[in-house]
Amino acid sequence: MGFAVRVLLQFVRRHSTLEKIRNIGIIAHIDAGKTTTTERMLYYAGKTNRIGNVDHGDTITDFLPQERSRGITIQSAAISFDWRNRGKINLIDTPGHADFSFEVIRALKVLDGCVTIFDAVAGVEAQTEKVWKMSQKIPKICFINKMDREGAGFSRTVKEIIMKLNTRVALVNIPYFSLDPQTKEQTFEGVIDVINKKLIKWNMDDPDSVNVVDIDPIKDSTLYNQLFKARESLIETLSEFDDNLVEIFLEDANGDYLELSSSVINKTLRNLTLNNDIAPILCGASFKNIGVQPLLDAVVDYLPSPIETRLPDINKKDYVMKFDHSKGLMINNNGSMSVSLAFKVITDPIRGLMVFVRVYSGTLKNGYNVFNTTTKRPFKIGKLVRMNADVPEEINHLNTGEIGVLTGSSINGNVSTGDTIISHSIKKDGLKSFKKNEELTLKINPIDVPEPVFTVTVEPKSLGNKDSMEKALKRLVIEDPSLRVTVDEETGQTLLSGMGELHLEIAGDKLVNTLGAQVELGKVTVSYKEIINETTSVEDYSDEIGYKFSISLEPLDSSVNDISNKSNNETWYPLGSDNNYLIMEKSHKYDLEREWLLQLTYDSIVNSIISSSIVAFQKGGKISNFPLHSCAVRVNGNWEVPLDVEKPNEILVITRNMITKSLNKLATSQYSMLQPIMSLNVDVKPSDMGVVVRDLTSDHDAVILSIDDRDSTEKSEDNLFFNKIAEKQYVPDDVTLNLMKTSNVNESSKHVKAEAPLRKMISYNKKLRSLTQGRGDFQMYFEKMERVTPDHLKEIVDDL
Ligand SMILES: Nc1nc2c(ncn2[C@@H]2O[C@H](COP(=O)(O)OP(=O)(O)OP(=O)(O)O)[C@@H](O)[C@H]2O)c(=O)[nH]1
Repeated sequence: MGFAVRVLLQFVRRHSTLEKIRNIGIIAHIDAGKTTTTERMLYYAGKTNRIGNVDHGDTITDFLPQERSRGITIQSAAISFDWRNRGKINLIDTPGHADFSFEVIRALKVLDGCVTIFDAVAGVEAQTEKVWKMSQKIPKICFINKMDREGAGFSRTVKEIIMKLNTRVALVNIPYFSLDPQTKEQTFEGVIDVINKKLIKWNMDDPDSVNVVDIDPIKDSTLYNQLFKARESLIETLSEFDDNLVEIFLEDANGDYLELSSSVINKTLRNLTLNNDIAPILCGASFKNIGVQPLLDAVVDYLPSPIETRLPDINKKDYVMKFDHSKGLMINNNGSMSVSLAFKVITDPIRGLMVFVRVYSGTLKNGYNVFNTTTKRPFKIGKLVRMNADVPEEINHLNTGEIGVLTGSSINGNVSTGDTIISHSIKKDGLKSFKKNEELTLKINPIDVPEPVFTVTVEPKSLGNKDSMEKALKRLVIEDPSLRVTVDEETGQTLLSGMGELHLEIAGDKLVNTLGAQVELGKVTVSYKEIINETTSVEDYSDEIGYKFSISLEPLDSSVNDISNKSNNETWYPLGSDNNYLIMEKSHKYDLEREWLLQLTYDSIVNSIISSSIVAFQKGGKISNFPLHSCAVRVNGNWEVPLDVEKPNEILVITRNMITKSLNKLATSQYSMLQPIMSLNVDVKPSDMGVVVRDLTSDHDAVILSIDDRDSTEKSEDNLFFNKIAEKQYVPDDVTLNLMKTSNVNESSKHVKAEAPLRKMISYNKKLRSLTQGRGDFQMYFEKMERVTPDHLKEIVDDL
């Protein structure tokens, strides 16, 4: 074979492989059926030959002992599989419980598309609304699952999707029920494929049997009618966005909704999904093995490949990024630079540390020297693997757009979640060709870590266990950065903070049972914070060595969302995640002209002030030593550092003392305590509503914001557009739902939205269960930090 032919073949192979890759996530509210659906996907893709069941604790993706015993997903699991030679799918099954939201956040960072799962009985639930918002820029497919359950409402859920999630939709398939003429019972058995005009039926006793049949316009007139109306509605919706489709419809299909070819519909629907204009909807019952194969087809048909996805968010604003059909993403026109993001770290009992990475550009190769631009340290890749279902497959390289895992001892201590890894795609030691201040400082902007709101004390069982406790805690935080470990300077106690009670309970379980730490955990308490009420006077410092600083502290009223467009005369740097900032006023002395005279770079001086500010703020305020929140350290531009200083140690000490001194000068009355306020979403049966609402307002200091029927969606001005869209959207009758209503079995639930202080919500789960005989459900999210009123302050301080 000639050289030119070989090059051409390589190009074609690479191009088609890239186009086939789908990096997708499964997202939804707890219990919607994410893990069950993933398990079926693996089975139908031929990756497993038995179907695991979450209720038996033997699924592939829920492999942690805590996941298997509790039947819930705690950490997201990434697996790869091929779908009928059409797509190479890298899938991340994410947890649905709000306490593990960080797992969803970090998965979304590296995903190109999502499958959102809905429980057909529960409809659009609170956590689904949250993750939908979090994944706003990511193309999504909807799968209405659990269609086999009593009270399943496909059409009701479609309307809720439009109105609550404010999205346009396209029905790719609609449910098919078979009617028992004797009992009049409707059984969900399959779907009507609206695009290919077929009826697809599954046999519940045999997961491998699928029957695809034509729909006879005479014999199956009801189904045929539904197919016609669904196709008409689909084509009308697509036509609103695509004039070209209208032309083809009128000219090639003679204006006949059933004649327009499925390939034309699919092409338009793909473009509109990639553009986030429309979310395709499919339905099924994963537990009964119904509807999963069409869902996998839809993943390939409508979700983006790595060359059709959004560009990563990087720190080099001047670097041009573009997609090349054969090379994938090109950053700064550099075809030999490989850029990857570490998005997850786990410790496997057999394989040790495993770091999940997404390769954004170039190729990551086994045995190559790489550079971690976050830690600024090089290391060597020991072993690369791809997770094939739960079996790791050793590979030599990971191409652009792929997701894989780094393992082996060389990664220990060298990579954490959120780190960017740079390497040369072709030369093993090619790092030398990258410039120290250019490519080797390139970072994919970090993953946002949410603020922890609950805290628990962790004590070693005996003094001899202290070292192993610290090691285990370190491991825990490496795997889950939404946990935070701090030491109370006053008491010397080690504190573990997390997103919720369940989060801390699982972390404690892991510490003791997986990491073997001999520790005891205390009572769960709220993570309070303190804020200063007024700006301090300016603290000046100067000495004979040549250091000079002027520093003041100021409270920040609300959360600072965007620091990029602050005044030109100052630069804002975040100090950890408590809405604290360092403000460096513009220095006339330390401009570029002068900077070369300094031994220390401007960046390292700023980094030292950041470190000292974080330490000083962690020591806490005067009310009860709680860490400071929403405070800024302002450094006057008139500072000086001796030109010959090479290490920043003195800057650290001087600035930390200055901040501490400023804080100490304030009286206790000049501090306020902040407490977390949570937003609550409570679902209850109408008969339980009175008692639940009374209890919330009297015992939990809750403010009720709204009470809605499941069936009625809020009709605010903003929603008028989507309400009209929902009205216009064709949906078939919800046959089982209508039956349920006449027999009055289904008591449609009420949805209560409220806000309450977190300190009043500890153990609310148990309380709600006892008030509602286990029928109530609730989710709680951090909303804001709020000043504690003086009358409550005493109550809280006395309770500490
Ligand atoms: N009837 C019925 N039950 C289902 C279906 N799919 C899932 N389930 C059940 O719903 C429960 C939750 O399923 P999971 O797959 O664990 O749900 P999940 O969304 O992964 O849950 P988390 O990961 O914990 O958020 C289990 O008891 C499943 O057996 C379905 O199609 N029909």
